[in-house]
Amino acid sequence: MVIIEALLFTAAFLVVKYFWNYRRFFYLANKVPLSSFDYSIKGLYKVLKADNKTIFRIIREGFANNNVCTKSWFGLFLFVGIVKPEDVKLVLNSKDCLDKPRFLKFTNMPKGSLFGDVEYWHSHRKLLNPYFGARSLRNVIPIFNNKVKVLMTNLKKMEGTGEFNVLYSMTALTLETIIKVMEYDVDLQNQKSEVRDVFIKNLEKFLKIVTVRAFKFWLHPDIIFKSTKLYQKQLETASKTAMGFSQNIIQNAQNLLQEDVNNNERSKTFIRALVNPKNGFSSDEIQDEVHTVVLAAQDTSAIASSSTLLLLAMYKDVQRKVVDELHRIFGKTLDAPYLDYEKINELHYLEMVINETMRLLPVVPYVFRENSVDIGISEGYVIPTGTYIVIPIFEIHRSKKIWGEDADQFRPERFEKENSEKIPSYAYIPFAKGPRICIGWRYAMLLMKIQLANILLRYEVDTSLKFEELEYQFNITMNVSQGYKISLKERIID
Ligand code: HEM
Repeated sequence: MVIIEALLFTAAFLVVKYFWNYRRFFYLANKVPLSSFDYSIKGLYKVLKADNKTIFRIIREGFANNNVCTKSWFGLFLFVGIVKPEDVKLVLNSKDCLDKPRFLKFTNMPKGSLFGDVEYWHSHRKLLNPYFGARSLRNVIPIFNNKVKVLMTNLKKMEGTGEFNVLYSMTALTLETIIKVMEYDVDLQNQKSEVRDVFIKNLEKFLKIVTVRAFKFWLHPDIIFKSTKLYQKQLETASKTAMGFSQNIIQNAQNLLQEDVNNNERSKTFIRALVNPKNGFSSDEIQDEVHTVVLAAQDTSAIASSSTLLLLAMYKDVQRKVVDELHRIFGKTLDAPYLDYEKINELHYLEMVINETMRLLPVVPYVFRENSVDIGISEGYVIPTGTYIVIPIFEIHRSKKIWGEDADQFRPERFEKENSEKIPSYAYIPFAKGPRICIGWRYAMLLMKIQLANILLRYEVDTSLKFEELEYQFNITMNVSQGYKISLKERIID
C-alpha cells in the first residue's frame, strides 16, 4: 500500500513538474484558436482507421475555419498551422525555425539533408548547393534529353491504346535520370511494365507507411513500431525501391572519384563530392544522402509532370496555347529537337502552365518546421518554442483571400509577368522558400519542360477525368487518387 501511494505521489509530482516547466508553452498555446479537428472518441477512432485519402481530408478539415493560425493537439504534441504569406515568410526565413519536427525523425525516412538535424543539414546543403545551380545544371541537360527520348520511344507503345496512368512512365524516367546524374546506369524505362512498376509500386507503399506512421503518433517509438507488421512491410518495400541501388551508386562514384583526384580537380559531380573522403561524411551519411536525393527527385518531378499532362488533357484550350508556343519556337514538327538551356528558357507559356499546375496540385502539400524560440506572428499570436509548425501549401495555394474567387480554377495567365507581380510574396511556394528551399527546383523545372515539350509536340493528350471530381491522398507527397489517366493520339499538324 505504501509503495502504491509513493508511486502515485511520484507520478503526480512528475505531472505537476512537467506542466510547471512548460507553463509558458501551455499559456501561449492556449491563446491559439483550436482547429475544427474532431477530438471526440468517434473522431479519434476515425484517425485510428484512417487511410491516406482520409488523412488528407482530416488535415484539410483542420484548416476549414480560416484563422490566421490554428492549433491541433496530438497527445502533448502541439501542431500550429499558419496561412498568411507574411507569417510563412517569417517562419521559412527564421534561423530559429530551420529544424524539421521531431515527429518526422520518428518516421525512419533517410536522415539526409531533407530530415537531418540543422547542423547535419547545413554541412550537406553547403556541399550540394553548387551542383544544383544554373551553371552546373547545364552539364546534365544532355542526360535529360537522352532519357526523354527513351520515354518517347516507350510512350509510342501507349499511343491509341486508351487511358493509362502516365505516372508510372514518368517515375521510371525521373528515377533513371537521377541515377544517371549520379553517374550510374539502370535500365528501367525499357523493362516490361511488370518489372518496371515493381520499383514504383513499392515506393508508393513505402511512402504510404511513412505517412501512416507519422500521423499515428503511438507508432513513433521504434520499440513499438518494430514489433508491428507495418515495420516488416516497410523494410520489404524499401529494399525493392531505388534504395536497393544505393550501394552500387556509391561504389561506382568511389571508383570515378579517382579521376578527379588524379587531375587535381574539384569533384565533377555531387555524388563524387559526397563520397570524397576529404569532405568527411561517414558511410551511413553518404547512403542516407543518396536515398534522400533519389526519393526527393523521383516521385516529386514525376507527379508534377503527370499532373500537368492531366490538367492539359482536361483543358484543351490551354493545351492548344502550349502547342502554339512550341510550334513558334521549334516549327511545326512532331519531333522535338535537342533542347538546350537557352531554348528551355524560351518556353514561357509552358512554364506558366507548370506553375499553375503546382499551385492547384502542389506535389508537397504540407511542410513542417520546429521552432527553437517563441515566434510572434500576425495579430499578436505567439507560437511557443517546440511547436510543430505546419505550412499548408495546399490551403495557401487555394486561398480565395489570396488568389480571388477563381482560386480553384486552372488559369495559367495568373503567372503572366504583369499578373504575377501582384501575387504576394510567399503565396506561391511549391518548392517551399528560404534557406531550406528545395535544392532541386531548377533541376525539376528543366527536366519537366524537356519532357512536356517532347510529349506535347508529338501527342494530343486526352482524359475522361474532370477536375472537380479529383480526389487526393497524402503520401508525404500528394497524389490524385484516381491516377493520372490520360490517352495519347498522334497530333495532326494543320
Ligand atoms: C516538382 C518537383 C519537386 C517539388 C515540388 C519539390 C518540393 C520540395 C519541397 C516543398 C521541399 C521542402 C520540404 C520541407 O521543407 O519540408 C523540398 C526539399 C528538397 N528537395 Fe525537392 N522538390 C522537387 C524536386 C526535387 C528534385 C528534382 C530534387 C533533387 C534532384 C529535390 C531535392 C530536394 C532536397 C534534397 C530537399 C531538402 C532541402 C533542404 O532541406 O535543404 N527535389 N522539395
